[in-house]
Amino acid sequence: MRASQKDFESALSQVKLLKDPGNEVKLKLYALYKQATEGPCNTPKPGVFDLINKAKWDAWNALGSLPKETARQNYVDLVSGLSSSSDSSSQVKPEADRKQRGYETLVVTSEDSITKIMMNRPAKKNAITTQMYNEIMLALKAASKDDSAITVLTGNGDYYSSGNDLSNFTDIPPEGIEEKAKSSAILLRDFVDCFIDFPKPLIAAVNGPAVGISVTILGLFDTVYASSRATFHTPFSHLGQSPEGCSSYTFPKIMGPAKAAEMLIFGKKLTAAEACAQGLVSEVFPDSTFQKEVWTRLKAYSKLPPNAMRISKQVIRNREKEKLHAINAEESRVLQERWLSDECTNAVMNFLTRKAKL
Ligand SMILES: CCCCCC/C=C/C(=O)SCCNC(=O)CCNC(=O)[C@H](O)C(C)(C)COP(=O)(O)OP(=O)(O)OC[C@H]1O[C@@H](n2cnc3c(N)ncnc32)[C@H](O)[C@@H]1OP(=O)(O)O
Repeated sequence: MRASQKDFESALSQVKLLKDPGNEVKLKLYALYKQATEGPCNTPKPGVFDLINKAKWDAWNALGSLPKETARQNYVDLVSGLSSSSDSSSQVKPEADRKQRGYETLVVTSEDSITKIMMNRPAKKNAITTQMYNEIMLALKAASKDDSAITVLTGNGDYYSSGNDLSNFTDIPPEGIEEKAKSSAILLRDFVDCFIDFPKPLIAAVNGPAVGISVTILGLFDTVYASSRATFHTPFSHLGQSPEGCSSYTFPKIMGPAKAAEMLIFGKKLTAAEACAQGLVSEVFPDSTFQKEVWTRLKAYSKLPPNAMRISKQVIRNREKEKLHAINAEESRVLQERWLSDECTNAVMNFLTRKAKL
């Protein structure tokens, strides 16, 4: 439901009656107000010593191109959450306060300095549609600018993700299949670039089986936690395809060329314990306590000084960035050709006509 101008005005009056919500919330309110009334940040950045105005400018600018209506809605939700929490002694923030709207294939929440991006197509095993690729890119861009310290990608339901949604290949434009392969290669490249460039600690909470591109990009994460139920499967040869997500470089580096070849060429499926032994996964937690243990750990990490974490990540990753971008471009170029091959077309058709599963 969209907030009307009347709801917004009533929230503006209500906010004056609230007890001081603290600087962080005041900044959020300021930024949402500016975005709702003036649109994206349109003033020059204040000087480095103008601390208060710079903090306000940063908060507004971090909202990027968030539409005015969404900002208005978020403002109303935030004020309503603040009113109800000052009415009751409950410390639990209402769901509407935490949830970021505007995504159809994801649930994105920010709380305790953690932005959580949850893939949300559980009935389809979180297969990644074109829309989901685009939404994940948007969510990562927003998370890179928000006030969270760390960002987590996870899946809703029993799967982490079954990888590329194979029906992406059925949506052929009038220009033909070559054009489809070309636009898919551009999308793939842009998607992987977002992970290469992500500036904050990025954690994968792999809640269940992971397939294809959801596995290959793990080499670009800073930490990977897995449920004991998770498996890691990159069946590219079975699908007439070839590795992406920079895995042709990160996997041999992480696990050695022989183990990487078993996964990337022969499609060997790893258990969580095997993936951990080979360095792809940082730690495995029993499935029954996975959520509790992972989120307790992440809440503790999110309290560390954010700038120090960001800078440590830069020191660890920056010298590889250029190389990773070149590898991503090359893998995308090779895949563009693979997608036009009979091997690939037959494999996709077999899945879509229910003749084959992995
Ligand atoms: C822009 C393009 C960039 C491309 C980048 C390159 C990326 C490459 C890859 O990611 S390769 C990996 C592709 N993934 C697969 O090949 C997995 C295919 N899925 C399966 O084999 C199985 O569904 C399974 C093993 C993941 C799960 O099997 P099961 O537990 O028996 O469940 P269902 O098969 O009944 O699945 C439920 C429901 O989800 C649909 N679905 C699952 N995965 C995908 C998928 N990857 N693409 C499309 N649809 C998927 C499945 O069809 C069922 O749908 P239904 O209920 O029948 O409508």
